[in-house]
Amino acid sequence: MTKKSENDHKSIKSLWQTLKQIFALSKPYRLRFYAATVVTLLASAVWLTVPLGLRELLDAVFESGNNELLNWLAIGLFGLFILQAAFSFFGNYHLEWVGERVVTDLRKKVYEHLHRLGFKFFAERRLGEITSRLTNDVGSIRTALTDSLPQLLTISFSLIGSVSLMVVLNWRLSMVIFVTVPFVTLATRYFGQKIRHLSKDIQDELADSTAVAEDALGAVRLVKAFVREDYEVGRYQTAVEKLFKTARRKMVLTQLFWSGVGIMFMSTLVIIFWYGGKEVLADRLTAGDLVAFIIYALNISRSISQTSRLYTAVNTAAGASERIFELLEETPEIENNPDAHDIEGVNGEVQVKDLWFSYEGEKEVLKGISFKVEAGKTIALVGPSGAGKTTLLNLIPRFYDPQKGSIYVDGTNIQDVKFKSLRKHISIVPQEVHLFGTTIRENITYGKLDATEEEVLQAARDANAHEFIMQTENGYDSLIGEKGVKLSGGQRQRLAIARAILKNPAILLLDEATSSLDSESEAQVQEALLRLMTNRTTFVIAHRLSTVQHADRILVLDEGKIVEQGTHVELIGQNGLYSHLYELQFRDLDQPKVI
Ligand SMILES: Nc1ncnc2c1ncn2[C@@H]1O[C@H](COP(=O)(O)OP(=O)(O)OP(=O)(O)O)[C@@H](O)[C@H]1O
Repeated sequence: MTKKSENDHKSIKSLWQTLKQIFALSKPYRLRFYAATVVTLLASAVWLTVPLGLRELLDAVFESGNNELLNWLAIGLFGLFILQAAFSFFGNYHLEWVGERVVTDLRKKVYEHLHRLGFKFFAERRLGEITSRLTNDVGSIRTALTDSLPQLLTISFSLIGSVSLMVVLNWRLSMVIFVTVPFVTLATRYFGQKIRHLSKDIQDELADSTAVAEDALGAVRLVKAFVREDYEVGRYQTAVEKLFKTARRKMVLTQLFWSGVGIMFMSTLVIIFWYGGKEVLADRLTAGDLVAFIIYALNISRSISQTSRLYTAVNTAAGASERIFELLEETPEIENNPDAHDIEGVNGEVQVKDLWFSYEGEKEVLKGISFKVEAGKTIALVGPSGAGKTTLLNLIPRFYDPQKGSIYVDGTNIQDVKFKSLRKHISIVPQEVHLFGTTIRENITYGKLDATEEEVLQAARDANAHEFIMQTENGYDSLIGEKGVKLSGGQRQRLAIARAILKNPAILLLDEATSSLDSESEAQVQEALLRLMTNRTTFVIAHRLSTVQHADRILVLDEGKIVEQGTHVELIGQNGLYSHLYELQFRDLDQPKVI
Protein backbone atom coordinates (compact mmCIF):
# COMPACT_ATOMS: atom_id res chain seq x y z
CA MET A 1 0.00 0.00 0.00
CA THR A 2 1.41 3.43 -0.88
CA LYS A 3 1.69 6.03 1.82
CA LYS A 4 -1.09 8.06 0.22
CA SER A 5 -3.54 5.23 -0.02
CA GLU A 6 -2.62 4.23 3.52
CA ASN A 7 -3.54 7.77 4.60
CA ASP A 8 -6.74 7.63 2.55
CA HIS A 9 -7.65 4.38 4.17
CA LYS A 10 -6.89 5.81 7.58
CA SER A 11 -8.96 8.93 7.04
CA ILE A 12 -11.95 7.02 5.70
CA LYS A 13 -11.65 4.78 8.74
CA SER A 14 -11.40 7.74 11.07
CA LEU A 15 -14.35 9.41 9.28
CA TRP A 16 -16.35 6.28 9.90
CA GLN A 17 -15.20 6.13 13.53
CA THR A 18 -16.14 9.77 14.03
CA LEU A 19 -19.57 9.26 12.47
CA LYS A 20 -20.12 6.30 14.75
CA GLN A 21 -19.18 8.48 17.71
CA ILE A 22 -21.63 11.17 16.60
CA PHE A 23 -24.34 8.58 16.09
CA ALA A 24 -23.65 7.02 19.51
CA LEU A 25 -24.67 10.33 21.08
CA SER A 26 -28.25 9.73 19.95
CA LYS A 27 -28.49 6.53 22.02
CA PRO A 28 -30.91 7.89 24.66
CA TYR A 29 -33.37 8.83 21.90
CA ARG A 30 -33.09 5.64 19.84
CA LEU A 31 -36.79 4.77 19.94
CA ARG A 32 -37.86 8.14 18.61
CA PHE A 33 -35.02 7.98 16.12
CA TYR A 34 -36.03 4.60 14.72
CA ALA A 35 -39.73 5.51 14.61
CA ALA A 36 -38.93 8.73 12.77
CA THR A 37 -36.68 6.82 10.40
CA VAL A 38 -39.46 4.42 9.49
CA VAL A 39 -41.91 7.27 8.87
CA THR A 40 -39.35 9.14 6.74
CA LEU A 41 -38.73 6.02 4.71
CA LEU A 42 -42.48 5.63 4.22
CA ALA A 43 -42.55 9.17 2.84
CA SER A 44 -39.81 8.20 0.37
CA ALA A 45 -41.66 5.03 -0.55
CA VAL A 46 -44.81 7.01 -1.34
CA TRP A 47 -42.74 9.43 -3.40
CA LEU A 48 -41.36 6.52 -5.41
CA THR A 49 -44.85 5.47 -6.47
CA VAL A 50 -45.64 8.89 -7.95
CA PRO A 51 -43.88 8.31 -11.31
CA LEU A 52 -45.70 4.96 -11.60
CA GLY A 53 -49.03 6.79 -11.07
CA LEU A 54 -48.03 9.35 -13.70
CA ARG A 55 -47.15 6.57 -16.10
CA GLU A 56 -50.62 5.07 -15.68
CA LEU A 57 -52.16 8.50 -16.09
CA LEU A 58 -50.30 9.19 -19.35
CA ASP A 59 -50.99 5.74 -20.70
CA ALA A 60 -54.69 6.22 -19.84
CA VAL A 61 -54.62 9.29 -22.11
CA PHE A 62 -52.33 8.20 -24.93
CA GLU A 63 -52.73 4.43 -25.02
CA SER A 64 -56.30 3.60 -23.90
CA GLY A 65 -58.07 7.02 -24.01
CA ASN A 66 -59.96 6.16 -20.78
CA ASN A 67 -61.46 9.40 -19.35
CA GLU A 68 -62.86 7.92 -16.13
CA LEU A 69 -59.55 6.22 -15.30
CA LEU A 70 -57.81 9.55 -15.93
CA ASN A 71 -60.03 11.24 -13.30
CA TRP A 72 -59.45 8.53 -10.70
CA LEU A 73 -55.72 8.51 -11.30
CA ALA A 74 -55.56 12.30 -10.83
CA ILE A 75 -57.43 12.02 -7.50
CA GLY A 76 -55.15 9.11 -6.50
CA LEU A 77 -52.02 11.13 -7.29
CA PHE A 78 -53.32 14.03 -5.24
CA GLY A 79 -53.86 11.66 -2.31
CA LEU A 80 -50.30 10.33 -2.68
CA PHE A 81 -48.87 13.85 -2.45
CA ILE A 82 -50.83 14.60 0.72
CA LEU A 83 -49.72 11.31 2.29
CA GLN A 84 -46.11 11.94 1.31
CA ALA A 85 -46.19 15.45 2.83
CA ALA A 86 -47.66 14.17 6.11
CA PHE A 87 -45.09 11.37 6.48
CA SER A 88 -42.31 13.69 5.54
CA PHE A 89 -43.37 16.32 8.09
CA PHE A 90 -43.59 13.92 11.03
CA GLY A 91 -40.48 11.97 10.12
CA ASN A 92 -38.27 15.00 9.58
CA TYR A 93 -39.58 16.79 12.64
CA HIS A 94 -38.65 13.92 14.95
CA LEU A 95 -35.30 13.25 13.29
CA GLU A 96 -34.36 16.89 13.63
CA TRP A 97 -35.60 16.85 17.21
CA VAL A 98 -33.12 14.04 17.93
CA GLY A 99 -30.37 16.03 16.21
CA GLU A 100 -31.03 19.17 18.22
CA ARG A 101 -31.32 17.18 21.45
CA VAL A 102 -28.00 15.42 20.80
CA VAL A 103 -26.26 18.72 20.19
CA THR A 104 -27.72 20.26 23.34
CA ASP A 105 -26.51 17.23 25.30
CA LEU A 106 -23.11 17.49 23.65
CA ARG A 107 -22.78 21.17 24.56
CA LYS A 108 -23.63 20.37 28.19
CA LYS A 109 -21.26 17.41 28.23
CA VAL A 110 -18.34 19.37 26.77
CA TYR A 111 -18.93 22.28 29.15
CA GLU A 112 -19.16 19.97 32.15
CA HIS A 113 -16.00 18.20 31.01
CA LEU A 114 -14.18 21.50 30.70
CA HIS A 115 -14.98 22.20 34.34
CA ARG A 116 -13.52 18.82 35.34
CA LEU A 117 -10.20 19.58 33.67
CA GLY A 118 -7.41 21.00 35.75
CA PHE A 119 -5.13 24.01 35.66
CA LYS A 120 -2.61 22.24 33.44
CA PHE A 121 -5.13 21.94 30.60
CA PHE A 122 -6.07 25.61 30.76
CA ALA A 123 -2.45 26.72 31.10
CA GLU A 124 -1.68 25.07 27.78
CA ARG A 125 -4.63 26.48 25.80
CA ARG A 126 -6.13 29.77 24.88
CA LEU A 127 -9.57 30.56 26.13
CA GLY A 128 -10.85 31.70 22.74
CA GLU A 129 -9.87 28.38 21.22
CA ILE A 130 -11.84 26.50 23.85
CA THR A 131 -14.97 28.65 23.49
CA SER A 132 -14.74 28.25 19.72
CA ARG A 133 -14.92 24.50 20.13
CA LEU A 134 -17.95 24.83 22.33
CA THR A 135 -19.80 27.11 19.90
CA ASN A 136 -18.53 26.69 16.34
CA ASP A 137 -17.51 23.05 16.37
CA VAL A 138 -20.60 21.84 18.15
CA GLY A 139 -22.59 24.03 15.75
CA SER A 140 -21.15 22.17 12.75
CA ILE A 141 -22.12 18.85 14.26
CA ARG A 142 -25.61 20.23 14.74
CA THR A 143 -25.87 21.13 11.06
CA ALA A 144 -24.72 17.70 9.99
CA LEU A 145 -27.01 15.88 12.37
CA THR A 146 -30.16 17.92 11.98
CA ASP A 147 -29.96 18.77 8.30
CA SER A 148 -28.08 15.82 6.96
CA LEU A 149 -29.16 12.76 8.86
CA PRO A 150 -32.80 12.86 7.67
CA GLN A 151 -31.60 13.62 4.16
CA LEU A 152 -29.15 10.75 4.18
CA LEU A 153 -31.95 8.30 4.86
CA THR A 154 -34.40 9.63 2.32
CA ILE A 155 -31.75 10.00 -0.33
CA SER A 156 -30.42 6.46 0.10
CA PHE A 157 -33.90 5.03 -0.01
CA SER A 158 -34.96 7.08 -3.00
CA LEU A 159 -31.74 6.19 -4.81
CA ILE A 160 -32.11 2.47 -4.27
CA GLY A 161 -35.85 2.57 -5.05
CA SER A 162 -35.42 4.62 -8.22
CA VAL A 163 -32.65 2.39 -9.56
CA SER A 164 -34.63 -0.80 -8.89
CA LEU A 165 -37.79 0.55 -10.51
CA MET A 166 -35.81 1.76 -13.52
CA VAL A 167 -34.35 -1.69 -14.02
CA VAL A 168 -37.87 -3.14 -13.86
CA LEU A 169 -39.18 -0.59 -16.37
CA ASN A 170 -36.38 -1.03 -18.91
CA TRP A 171 -33.10 -2.67 -17.98
CA ARG A 172 -31.28 -1.71 -21.20
CA LEU A 173 -31.96 1.97 -20.65
CA SER A 174 -30.88 1.62 -16.99
CA MET A 175 -27.39 0.56 -18.06
CA VAL A 176 -26.76 4.15 -19.19
CA ILE A 177 -27.10 5.30 -15.56
CA PHE A 178 -24.69 2.69 -14.25
CA VAL A 179 -21.89 3.84 -16.56
CA THR A 180 -21.63 7.09 -14.60
CA VAL A 181 -21.61 5.52 -11.14
CA PRO A 182 -17.87 4.63 -10.92
CA PHE A 183 -16.89 8.17 -11.94
CA VAL A 184 -19.11 9.70 -9.29
CA THR A 185 -17.77 7.33 -6.64
CA LEU A 186 -14.17 8.17 -7.46
CA ALA A 187 -14.87 11.91 -7.51
CA THR A 188 -16.71 11.70 -4.19
CA ARG A 189 -13.80 9.93 -2.55
CA TYR A 190 -11.19 12.28 -3.92
CA PHE A 191 -13.00 15.54 -3.17
CA GLY A 192 -14.52 14.32 0.08
CA GLN A 193 -11.15 13.77 1.70
CA LYS A 194 -9.75 17.08 0.57
CA ILE A 195 -12.86 18.88 1.80
CA ARG A 196 -12.67 17.16 5.16
CA HIS A 197 -9.08 18.23 5.74
CA LEU A 198 -9.91 21.77 4.71
CA SER A 199 -12.90 21.76 7.07
CA LYS A 200 -10.66 20.84 9.97
CA ASP A 201 -8.24 23.61 8.98
CA ILE A 202 -11.15 26.06 8.84
CA GLN A 203 -12.31 25.10 12.33
CA ASP A 204 -8.73 25.43 13.64
CA GLU A 205 -8.30 28.83 12.04
CA LEU A 206 -11.70 29.94 13.29
CA ALA A 207 -10.62 28.95 16.79
CA ASP A 208 -7.33 30.86 16.37
CA SER A 209 -9.09 34.02 15.25
CA THR A 210 -11.58 33.76 18.13
CA ALA A 211 -8.65 33.40 20.52
CA VAL A 212 -6.97 36.52 19.09
CA ALA A 213 -10.20 38.53 19.46
CA GLU A 214 -10.91 37.25 22.94
CA ASP A 215 -7.37 38.00 24.13
CA ALA A 216 -7.57 41.58 22.93
CA LEU A 217 -11.15 42.29 23.98
CA GLY A 218 -10.48 40.80 27.40
CA ALA A 219 -7.53 43.16 27.86
CA VAL A 220 -9.14 46.25 26.40
CA ARG A 221 -7.58 48.51 29.04
CA LEU A 222 -4.09 47.33 28.16
CA VAL A 223 -4.76 47.70 24.44
CA LYS A 224 -5.90 51.28 24.90
CA ALA A 225 -3.12 52.16 27.31
CA PHE A 226 -0.50 51.01 24.80
CA VAL A 227 -2.52 52.46 21.88
CA ARG A 228 -2.45 49.07 20.23
CA GLU A 229 -5.94 49.19 18.67
CA ASP A 230 -4.56 49.17 15.11
CA TYR A 231 -2.12 46.41 15.99
CA GLU A 232 -4.91 44.26 17.43
CA VAL A 233 -7.23 44.98 14.51
CA GLY A 234 -4.36 44.00 12.21
CA ARG A 235 -3.77 40.76 14.09
CA TYR A 236 -7.44 39.85 13.87
CA GLN A 237 -7.58 40.80 10.19
CA THR A 238 -4.61 38.56 9.43
CA ALA A 239 -6.31 35.69 11.23
CA VAL A 240 -9.66 36.08 9.50
CA GLU A 241 -8.06 36.64 6.08
CA LYS A 242 -6.19 33.37 6.53
CA LEU A 243 -9.50 31.78 7.38
CA PHE A 244 -11.07 33.31 4.27
CA LYS A 245 -8.35 31.85 2.04
CA THR A 246 -8.89 28.35 3.41
CA ALA A 247 -12.67 28.76 3.16
CA ARG A 248 -12.25 29.88 -0.46
CA ARG A 249 -10.18 26.79 -1.25
CA LYS A 250 -12.92 24.66 0.24
CA MET A 251 -15.55 26.57 -1.74
CA VAL A 252 -13.71 26.04 -5.03
CA LEU A 253 -13.29 22.33 -4.40
CA THR A 254 -16.89 21.92 -3.32
CA GLN A 255 -18.26 23.77 -6.33
CA LEU A 256 -15.98 21.87 -8.71
CA PHE A 257 -17.26 18.66 -7.26
CA TRP A 258 -20.92 19.61 -7.58
CA SER A 259 -20.52 20.97 -11.09
CA GLY A 260 -18.65 17.84 -12.18
CA VAL A 261 -21.32 15.57 -10.79
CA GLY A 262 -24.02 17.79 -12.37
CA ILE A 263 -22.41 17.61 -15.83
CA MET A 264 -22.13 13.83 -15.60
CA PHE A 265 -25.79 13.45 -14.79
CA MET A 266 -27.10 15.96 -17.27
CA SER A 267 -25.17 14.14 -20.01
CA THR A 268 -26.69 10.90 -18.83
CA LEU A 269 -30.17 12.43 -19.03
CA VAL A 270 -29.61 13.57 -22.61
CA ILE A 271 -28.59 10.03 -23.52
CA ILE A 272 -31.72 8.68 -21.82
CA PHE A 273 -33.91 11.12 -23.79
CA TRP A 274 -32.24 10.15 -27.02
CA TYR A 275 -32.12 6.41 -26.51
CA GLY A 276 -35.52 6.29 -24.76
CA GLY A 277 -37.09 8.26 -27.62
CA LYS A 278 -35.77 5.65 -30.04
CA GLU A 279 -37.27 2.85 -27.90
CA VAL A 280 -40.69 4.61 -27.95
CA LEU A 281 -40.47 5.01 -31.74
CA ALA A 282 -39.63 1.32 -32.01
CA ASP A 283 -42.73 0.53 -29.84
CA ARG A 284 -40.62 -1.16 -27.16
CA LEU A 285 -41.59 1.52 -24.59
CA THR A 286 -44.79 3.53 -24.00
CA ALA A 287 -44.72 7.33 -23.56
CA GLY A 288 -45.82 6.79 -19.94
CA ASP A 289 -42.86 4.42 -19.39
CA LEU A 290 -40.43 6.99 -20.77
CA VAL A 291 -41.82 9.81 -18.60
CA ALA A 292 -41.69 7.60 -15.47
CA PHE A 293 -38.15 6.57 -16.41
CA ILE A 294 -37.03 10.15 -16.84
CA ILE A 295 -38.55 11.15 -13.49
CA TYR A 296 -36.64 8.32 -11.80
CA ALA A 297 -33.46 9.43 -13.55
CA LEU A 298 -34.05 12.99 -12.34
CA ASN A 299 -34.69 11.58 -8.89
CA ILE A 300 -31.32 9.86 -9.00
CA SER A 301 -29.60 12.96 -10.28
CA ARG A 302 -31.16 15.03 -7.50
CA SER A 303 -30.23 12.42 -4.92
CA ILE A 304 -26.62 12.29 -6.10
CA SER A 305 -26.25 16.05 -5.99
CA GLN A 306 -27.83 16.06 -2.52
CA THR A 307 -25.45 13.28 -1.50
CA SER A 308 -22.49 15.38 -2.51
CA ARG A 309 -23.77 18.33 -0.47
CA LEU A 310 -24.41 15.94 2.36
CA TYR A 311 -20.94 14.52 2.04
CA THR A 312 -19.51 18.00 2.41
CA ALA A 313 -21.64 18.68 5.50
CA VAL A 314 -20.74 15.35 7.05
CA ASN A 315 -17.06 15.95 6.34
CA THR A 316 -17.27 19.35 7.97
CA ALA A 317 -18.97 17.80 10.97
CA ALA A 318 -16.39 15.04 11.12
CA GLY A 319 -13.59 17.63 11.17
CA ALA A 320 -15.34 19.52 13.95
CA SER A 321 -16.24 16.46 15.95
CA GLU A 322 -12.69 15.13 15.85
CA ARG A 323 -11.75 18.27 17.76
CA ILE A 324 -14.68 17.87 20.16
CA PHE A 325 -13.90 14.24 20.88
CA GLU A 326 -10.22 15.12 21.30
CA LEU A 327 -11.33 17.54 23.99
CA LEU A 328 -13.64 15.01 25.64
CA GLU A 329 -10.76 12.54 25.77
CA GLU A 330 -8.64 14.93 27.84
CA THR A 331 -8.40 13.35 31.26
CA PRO A 332 -8.62 15.51 34.39
CA GLU A 333 -5.27 15.40 36.18
CA ILE A 334 -6.93 15.58 39.60
CA GLU A 335 -9.21 12.65 40.37
CA ASN A 336 -10.72 11.29 43.57
CA ASN A 337 -9.30 8.06 44.93
CA PRO A 338 -11.85 5.25 44.52
CA ASP A 339 -12.40 5.13 48.29
CA ALA A 340 -12.25 8.89 48.85
CA HIS A 341 -14.69 10.27 51.41
CA ASP A 342 -16.13 13.69 52.24
CA ILE A 343 -14.33 15.74 54.85
CA GLU A 344 -16.65 17.45 57.31
CA GLY A 345 -16.30 19.85 60.23
CA VAL A 346 -12.74 20.96 59.50
CA ASN A 347 -10.84 22.79 62.27
CA GLY A 348 -7.99 23.84 60.03
CA GLU A 349 -4.87 22.08 61.28
CA VAL A 350 -2.54 21.64 58.32
CA GLN A 351 0.51 19.43 58.18
CA VAL A 352 2.83 19.18 55.20
CA LYS A 353 5.26 16.27 55.03
CA ASP A 354 8.25 16.11 52.70
CA LEU A 355 6.50 17.75 49.74
CA TRP A 356 8.16 17.56 46.31
CA PHE A 357 6.62 19.11 43.25
CA SER A 358 7.49 19.98 39.67
CA TYR A 359 5.17 21.33 36.94
CA GLU A 360 6.69 19.64 33.93
CA GLY A 361 8.42 16.75 35.64
CA GLU A 362 11.82 18.34 35.15
CA LYS A 363 12.68 21.27 37.35
CA GLU A 364 11.71 20.73 40.99
CA VAL A 365 9.78 23.75 42.28
CA LEU A 366 9.25 22.43 45.80
CA LYS A 367 11.96 20.29 47.34
CA GLY A 368 11.03 18.46 50.51
CA ILE A 369 8.84 21.00 52.31
CA SER A 370 7.66 20.00 55.80
CA PHE A 371 5.84 22.00 58.46
CA LYS A 372 2.79 21.89 60.71
CA VAL A 373 0.28 24.63 61.47
CA GLU A 374 -2.22 24.54 64.31
CA ALA A 375 -5.82 25.45 63.55
CA GLY A 376 -6.53 29.18 63.52
CA LYS A 377 -2.92 30.34 63.18
CA THR A 378 -1.52 32.66 60.55
CA ILE A 379 1.47 31.58 58.51
CA ALA A 380 3.25 34.12 56.34
CA LEU A 381 5.19 32.89 53.32
CA VAL A 382 8.09 35.07 52.37
CA GLY A 383 10.83 34.57 49.82
CA PRO A 384 12.31 35.77 46.56
CA SER A 385 10.29 35.69 43.35
CA GLY A 386 10.03 32.17 41.94
CA ALA A 387 10.79 30.56 45.32
CA GLY A 388 7.60 28.45 45.09
CA LYS A 389 5.22 30.32 47.43
CA THR A 390 2.21 30.32 45.08
CA THR A 391 2.92 26.74 44.10
CA LEU A 392 2.85 25.66 47.75
CA LEU A 393 -0.54 27.37 48.24
CA ASN A 394 -1.89 25.69 45.08
CA LEU A 395 -1.18 22.25 46.48
CA ILE A 396 -3.37 22.73 49.57
CA PRO A 397 -6.75 22.73 47.69
CA ARG A 398 -5.28 20.11 45.29
CA PHE A 399 -5.11 22.34 42.23
CA TYR A 400 -2.07 20.19 41.55
CA ASP A 401 -0.94 16.96 43.20
CA PRO A 402 2.64 16.62 44.47
CA GLN A 403 4.96 14.00 43.00
CA LYS A 404 6.04 13.04 46.49
CA GLY A 405 4.97 13.77 50.05
CA SER A 406 1.57 14.52 51.56
CA ILE A 407 -0.60 17.22 53.03
CA TYR A 408 -2.84 16.48 56.01
CA VAL A 409 -5.85 18.54 57.06
CA ASP A 410 -6.97 17.76 60.62
CA GLY A 411 -4.79 14.65 60.40
CA THR A 412 -6.45 13.34 57.19
CA ASN A 413 -4.39 12.96 54.06
CA ILE A 414 -6.04 15.20 51.46
CA GLN A 415 -5.51 12.47 48.85
CA ASP A 416 -8.04 10.38 50.76
CA VAL A 417 -10.87 12.93 50.67
CA LYS A 418 -13.06 14.05 47.79
CA PHE A 419 -11.33 17.14 46.46
CA LYS A 420 -14.58 19.09 46.07
CA SER A 421 -15.41 18.56 49.74
CA LEU A 422 -11.86 19.65 50.65
CA ARG A 423 -12.20 22.83 48.60
CA LYS A 424 -15.46 23.67 50.40
CA HIS A 425 -13.35 24.40 53.49
CA ILE A 426 -10.83 26.61 51.74
CA SER A 427 -11.16 30.18 50.48
CA ILE A 428 -8.74 31.96 48.25
CA VAL A 429 -8.28 35.68 47.96
CA PRO A 430 -5.81 36.09 45.12
CA GLN A 431 -3.69 39.10 44.28
CA GLU A 432 -5.71 39.76 41.19
CA VAL A 433 -9.32 39.51 42.19
CA HIS A 434 -11.63 37.95 39.64
CA LEU A 435 -15.19 39.17 39.55
CA PHE A 436 -17.99 38.29 37.15
CA GLY A 437 -19.64 40.95 35.03
CA THR A 438 -22.93 40.45 36.88
CA THR A 439 -24.40 42.20 39.92
CA ILE A 440 -22.67 42.90 43.23
CA ARG A 441 -25.05 40.48 44.95
CA GLU A 442 -24.30 37.65 42.54
CA ASN A 443 -20.59 38.17 43.03
CA ILE A 444 -20.89 37.98 46.80
CA THR A 445 -23.25 35.00 46.87
CA TYR A 446 -20.79 33.06 44.73
CA GLY A 447 -19.30 32.18 48.13
CA LYS A 448 -22.61 30.64 49.28
CA LEU A 449 -25.30 30.28 46.66
CA ASP A 450 -28.14 29.86 49.16
CA ALA A 451 -27.09 32.74 51.42
CA THR A 452 -29.91 34.73 52.99
CA GLU A 453 -30.18 38.48 52.45
CA GLU A 454 -29.05 39.04 56.04
CA GLU A 455 -25.93 36.87 55.53
CA VAL A 456 -25.03 38.77 52.37
CA LEU A 457 -25.39 42.12 54.11
CA GLN A 458 -23.37 40.94 57.11
CA ALA A 459 -20.56 39.63 54.89
CA ALA A 460 -20.49 42.92 53.01
CA ARG A 461 -20.38 44.87 56.28
CA ASP A 462 -17.56 42.68 57.63
CA ALA A 463 -15.67 43.24 54.41
CA ASN A 464 -16.12 47.03 54.69
CA ALA A 465 -18.01 46.91 51.42
CA HIS A 466 -21.59 47.69 52.47
CA GLU A 467 -21.08 51.45 52.50
CA PHE A 468 -19.74 51.79 48.99
CA ILE A 469 -22.29 49.27 47.68
CA MET A 470 -25.12 51.41 49.04
CA GLN A 471 -23.68 54.41 47.23
CA THR A 472 -23.89 52.69 43.84
CA GLU A 473 -26.99 53.37 41.76
CA ASN A 474 -28.80 50.10 42.35
CA GLY A 475 -27.08 48.98 45.54
CA TYR A 476 -26.56 45.24 45.66
CA ASP A 477 -28.22 44.89 42.27
CA SER A 478 -25.75 47.19 40.49
CA LEU A 479 -23.96 45.68 37.55
CA ILE A 480 -20.21 45.97 37.93
CA GLY A 481 -19.11 45.66 34.30
CA GLU A 482 -16.90 43.06 32.66
CA LYS A 483 -14.60 41.64 35.37
CA GLY A 484 -15.72 44.44 37.67
CA VAL A 485 -14.29 47.35 35.65
CA LYS A 486 -16.76 49.79 37.19
CA LEU A 487 -15.19 49.31 40.64
CA SER A 488 -11.91 50.57 42.08
CA GLY A 489 -9.12 48.14 42.96
CA GLY A 490 -9.90 48.38 46.69
CA GLN A 491 -13.62 47.87 46.10
CA ARG A 492 -12.96 44.79 44.03
CA GLN A 493 -10.78 43.39 46.79
CA ARG A 494 -13.43 44.04 49.41
CA LEU A 495 -16.05 42.23 47.31
CA ALA A 496 -13.69 39.27 47.04
CA ILE A 497 -13.27 39.36 50.81
CA ALA A 498 -17.06 39.47 51.34
CA ARG A 499 -17.37 36.46 49.05
CA ALA A 500 -14.73 34.59 51.07
CA ILE A 501 -16.38 35.56 54.39
CA LEU A 502 -19.69 34.18 53.17
CA LYS A 503 -18.06 30.89 52.33
CA ASN A 504 -16.86 30.74 55.93
CA PRO A 505 -13.87 28.46 55.35
CA ALA A 506 -11.61 26.92 57.96
CA ILE A 507 -8.55 27.57 55.82
CA LEU A 508 -7.76 30.78 54.03
CA LEU A 509 -5.21 31.23 51.26
CA LEU A 510 -4.29 34.80 50.76
CA ASP A 511 -2.03 36.30 48.17
CA GLU A 512 -1.71 39.88 49.27
CA ALA A 513 -2.06 42.47 46.56
CA THR A 514 1.09 44.36 45.67
CA SER A 515 -0.61 47.09 43.68
CA SER A 516 -0.86 50.28 45.63
CA LEU A 517 -4.19 51.45 46.92
CA ASP A 518 -4.73 54.86 48.47
CA SER A 519 -4.19 54.77 52.21
CA GLU A 520 -7.88 54.96 53.15
CA SER A 521 -8.83 52.12 50.85
CA GLU A 522 -5.76 50.20 51.98
CA ALA A 523 -6.77 50.56 55.62
CA GLN A 524 -10.30 49.34 54.84
CA VAL A 525 -9.02 46.30 52.96
CA GLN A 526 -6.58 45.52 55.77
CA GLU A 527 -9.28 45.78 58.40
CA ALA A 528 -11.58 43.52 56.37
CA LEU A 529 -8.80 40.99 55.89
CA LEU A 530 -8.06 40.89 59.61
CA ARG A 531 -11.72 40.15 60.28
CA LEU A 532 -11.67 37.43 57.63
CA MET A 533 -8.52 35.86 59.12
CA THR A 534 -9.88 35.67 62.64
CA ASN A 535 -10.26 32.05 63.81
CA ARG A 536 -9.12 30.62 60.51
CA THR A 537 -5.88 28.96 59.53
CA THR A 538 -4.43 31.50 57.16
CA PHE A 539 -1.58 31.10 54.69
CA VAL A 540 -0.56 34.43 53.37
CA ILE A 541 2.01 35.33 50.77
CA ALA A 542 2.99 38.45 52.58
CA HIS A 543 3.76 41.75 50.96
CA ARG A 544 2.74 43.90 53.93
CA LEU A 545 4.83 44.63 56.94
CA SER A 546 1.89 44.36 59.32
CA THR A 547 1.11 40.87 58.05
CA VAL A 548 4.59 39.52 58.56
CA GLN A 549 4.90 41.14 61.94
CA HIS A 550 1.65 39.72 63.21
CA ALA A 551 1.96 36.28 61.67
CA ASP A 552 2.24 33.45 64.19
CA ARG A 553 5.03 32.02 62.10
CA ILE A 554 6.93 33.04 59.01
CA LEU A 555 8.21 30.47 56.52
CA VAL A 556 11.04 31.75 54.40
CA LEU A 557 11.22 29.93 51.07
CA ASP A 558 14.14 29.95 48.69
CA GLU A 559 14.47 27.76 45.61
CA GLY A 560 11.72 25.43 46.77
CA LYS A 561 13.01 24.87 50.31
CA ILE A 562 12.16 26.30 53.68
CA VAL A 563 15.41 27.99 54.61
CA GLU A 564 14.29 29.75 57.78
CA GLN A 565 11.23 29.83 60.01
CA GLY A 566 10.10 31.57 63.14
CA THR A 567 8.46 34.79 64.27
CA HIS A 568 9.46 38.15 62.92
CA VAL A 569 11.59 38.93 65.93
CA GLU A 570 13.31 35.53 65.89
CA LEU A 571 14.12 35.77 62.20
CA ILE A 572 15.45 39.29 62.38
CA GLY A 573 17.75 38.00 65.14
CA GLN A 574 19.08 35.23 62.84
CA ASN A 575 20.40 37.79 60.38
CA GLY A 576 19.79 35.47 57.41
CA LEU A 577 17.70 35.64 54.21
CA TYR A 578 14.65 37.00 56.02
CA SER A 579 16.48 39.91 57.57
CA HIS A 580 18.00 40.59 54.14
CA LEU A 581 14.57 40.51 52.45
CA TYR A 582 13.17 42.57 55.29
CA GLU A 583 15.81 45.19 54.64
CA LEU A 584 14.92 45.21 50.94
CA GLN A 585 11.15 44.93 51.15
CA PHE A 586 9.90 46.07 54.50
CA ARG A 587 12.31 48.66 55.71
CA ASP A 588 10.00 51.65 55.28
CA LEU A 589 8.34 51.23 58.65
CA ASP A 590 5.85 54.03 58.18
CA GLN A 591 4.19 52.34 55.22
CA PRO A 592 1.74 49.56 55.97
CA LYS A 593 2.35 47.95 52.56
CA VAL A 594 5.75 48.05 51.12
CA ILE A 595 7.07 46.31 48.01
N1 LIG B 1 1.78 26.66 35.65
C1 LIG B 1 3.11 26.58 35.67
N2 LIG B 1 3.75 25.78 34.79
C2 LIG B 1 5.09 25.66 34.80
N3 LIG B 1 5.89 26.30 35.66
C3 LIG B 1 5.33 27.13 36.56
C4 LIG B 1 3.92 27.31 36.60
N4 LIG B 1 3.63 28.19 37.61
C5 LIG B 1 4.83 28.53 38.15
N5 LIG B 1 5.85 27.90 37.54
C6 LIG B 1 7.29 27.99 37.89
O1 LIG B 1 7.46 27.54 39.20
C7 LIG B 1 8.39 28.33 39.90
C8 LIG B 1 7.78 28.83 41.22
O2 LIG B 1 6.70 29.69 40.92
P1 LIG B 1 5.76 30.32 42.03
O3 LIG B 1 4.70 31.08 41.34
O4 LIG B 1 5.35 29.27 42.98
O5 LIG B 1 6.78 31.31 42.75
P2 LIG B 1 6.48 32.45 43.82
O6 LIG B 1 7.43 32.22 44.95
O7 LIG B 1 5.03 32.50 44.16
O8 LIG B 1 6.92 33.73 43.00
P3 LIG B 1 6.30 35.23 43.03
O9 LIG B 1 6.60 35.80 44.37
O10 LIG B 1 7.06 35.91 41.93
O11 LIG B 1 4.85 35.11 42.73
C9 LIG B 1 8.80 29.44 38.96
O12 LIG B 1 10.08 29.10 38.44
C10 LIG B 1 7.75 29.42 37.87
O13 LIG B 1 8.34 29.74 36.63
